[in-house]
Amino acid sequence: MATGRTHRPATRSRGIPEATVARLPLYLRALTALSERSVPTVSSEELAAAAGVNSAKLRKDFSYLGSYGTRGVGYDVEYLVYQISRELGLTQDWPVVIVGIGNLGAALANYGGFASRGFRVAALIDADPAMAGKPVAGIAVQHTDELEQIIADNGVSIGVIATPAGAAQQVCDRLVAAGVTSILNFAPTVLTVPDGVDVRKVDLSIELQILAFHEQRKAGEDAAHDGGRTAPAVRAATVAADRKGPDGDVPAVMPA
Ligand SMILES: NC(=O)c1ccc[n+]([C@@H]2O[C@H](COP(=O)([O-])OP(=O)(O)OC[C@H]3O[C@@H](n4cnc5c(N)ncnc54)[C@H](O)[C@@H]3O)[C@@H](O)[C@H]2O)c1
Repeated sequence: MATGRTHRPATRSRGIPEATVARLPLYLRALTALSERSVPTVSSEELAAAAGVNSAKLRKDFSYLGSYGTRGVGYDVEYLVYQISRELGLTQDWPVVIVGIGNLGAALANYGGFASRGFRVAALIDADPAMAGKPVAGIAVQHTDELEQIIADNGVSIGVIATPAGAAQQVCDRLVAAGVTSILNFAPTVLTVPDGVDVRKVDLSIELQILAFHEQRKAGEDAAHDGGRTAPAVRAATVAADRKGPDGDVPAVMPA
């Protein structure tokens, strides 16, 4: 996983390591899929495979939750969904604001996955006066003049920044001053925030660059070994193993 400045200690107050916290959403996604298929129980091996995590690591992670499963039966899917959701704070409503309603901001606003995971889009904010009042995903865009009032009125603690890079720090400063303590930053710039504010950065172009690196290496290996006759399964396994970070997953979201 990419390292960066983090504003949290490596271990949360309740004793759950950050690396475990980072894997909980992976388990939850896999468990939710099982739940939707009405699968009642799952073994650690099955769940680990579905989440793309090593099964010993999964058992260790779940021990932090006080969940040990039942020998020969496995883990209760519904109960684990509840436990992980509770641990991640997803059993409560988290109003979020999206700032910068251009191509990306509008796409994010239209993404149904936020609301279904407890992240209600409370407001869409843009600096362009021509955008004010225009509906995007059924919500009227509001002007940045109203940013502070919107945060206060909706009790927003999570802000999503989808502005051009040059505007991101200023938007971030305003969000933080207004009381936002968690920021998801899509703008390609490093944000400076005070202690106590968490920033997560999403950059798809970095993910593509990492894939390009592996593509280049695969091509180099083919040429060096046998002119491309390497067994594909062996090669895929090698690349997959190389790609996995120490946590056994390949995160698309990085610390700021
Ligand atoms: N992280 C990723 O993977 C990823 C992918 C695509 C785009 N991006 C980044 O997301 C950002 C948005 O991209 P886009 O294609 O939607 O751009 P865009 O130009 O379509 O939209 C930007 C919007 O931000 C608004 N804006 C500008 N300054 C503002 C301010 N100070 N406060 C509030 N709103 C402001 C503009 O009016 C505009 O509506 C860019 O920084 C881009 O590089 C990141």
